[in-house]
Amino acid sequence: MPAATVHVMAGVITDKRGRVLLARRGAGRELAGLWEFPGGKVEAGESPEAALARELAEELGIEVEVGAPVMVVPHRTPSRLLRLDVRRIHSWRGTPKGCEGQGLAWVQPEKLGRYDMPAPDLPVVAALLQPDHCLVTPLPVDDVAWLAALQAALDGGVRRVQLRLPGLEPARRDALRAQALACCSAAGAQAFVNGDPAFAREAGVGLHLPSAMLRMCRERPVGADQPLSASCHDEAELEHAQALGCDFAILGPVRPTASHPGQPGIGWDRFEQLRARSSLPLYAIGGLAPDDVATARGHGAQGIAAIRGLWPGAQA
Ligand SMILES: Nc1nc2c([nH]c(=O)n2[C@H]2C[C@H](O)[C@@H](COP(=O)(O)OP(=O)(O)OP(=O)(O)O)O2)c(=O)[nH]1
Ligand SMILES: [Mg+2]
Repeated sequence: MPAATVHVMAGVITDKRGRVLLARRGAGRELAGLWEFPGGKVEAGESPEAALARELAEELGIEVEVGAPVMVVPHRTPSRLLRLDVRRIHSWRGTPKGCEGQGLAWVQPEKLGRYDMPAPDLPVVAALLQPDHCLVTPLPVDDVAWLAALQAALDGGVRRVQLRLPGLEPARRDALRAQALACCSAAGAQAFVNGDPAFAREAGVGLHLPSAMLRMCRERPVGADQPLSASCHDEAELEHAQALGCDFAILGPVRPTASHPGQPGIGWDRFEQLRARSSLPLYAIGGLAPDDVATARGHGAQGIAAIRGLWPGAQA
């Protein structure tokens, strides 16, 4: 790692009721007053797991067994690159106390958004609460088969769906869209219509902005209660998506894809560079499938977005 990289380990500690422990950074420290997942910097020669166990013993007075990775968030500031490496805490002994005088709070997961946290924590909170798959629909050949495949994807657990139906004759598109929205709603999945703000406003559903449309938007094109997402390819688009109040962005293509022949992938290194300059939740897209979720999380992604990779019966 370059000299200006700081590796920070942080733990997601949950109690029997599923509440998450946050600690408040004390006065006089950097980011004072903000709430964080307890943890701290890895010291020279220390393994990440040992560092996390040491930090939690020092800061909370508990003895922990470090569990599964949640995600790694690279975050660039003018002076350094932070790598916030978040793990679940599998089990712990003792009663957490603010050993350094810091305030502690046990927080219901759905209330985490009410706590003011450092920018790199925002994607982590999203990763704890929101789906790690986002299906983007392929163009239908046969409408009945397409609806059956959508239903199968929902039955398989997909909870975010971007309805992308470019070039369909309007009457056919409207009928298919209405049925697809009904299926998503019945399954409790969040649906986003691609590139049709007027329809999204009228139907009260989510809107996905293709990057060309994102660049044209000067203000949030749907109400604050309607989900909004955008496709992004560079830093300027990510900044704009964040300024508009997008709930998340889809970034890629990470690998070359069948749906965009001839377009090279940006790769995970470039994905991380862009991730490090934004605090939006980001789905990685481009030649990815459910097997890639852990890798994506390791590069700071919320998870994967895919057409073929999430479409039942498609060749991944
Ligand atoms: N522990 C923790 N640190 C975070 C989070 N989010 C975030 O941006 N950070 C930043 C704040 C700090 O710049 C850095 C962690 O350093 P720290 O000051 O807690 O380090 P430490 O516990 O080893 O304490 P110190 O001895 O360096 O004072 O990471 C988070 O959720 N948890
Ligand atoms: Mg600390």
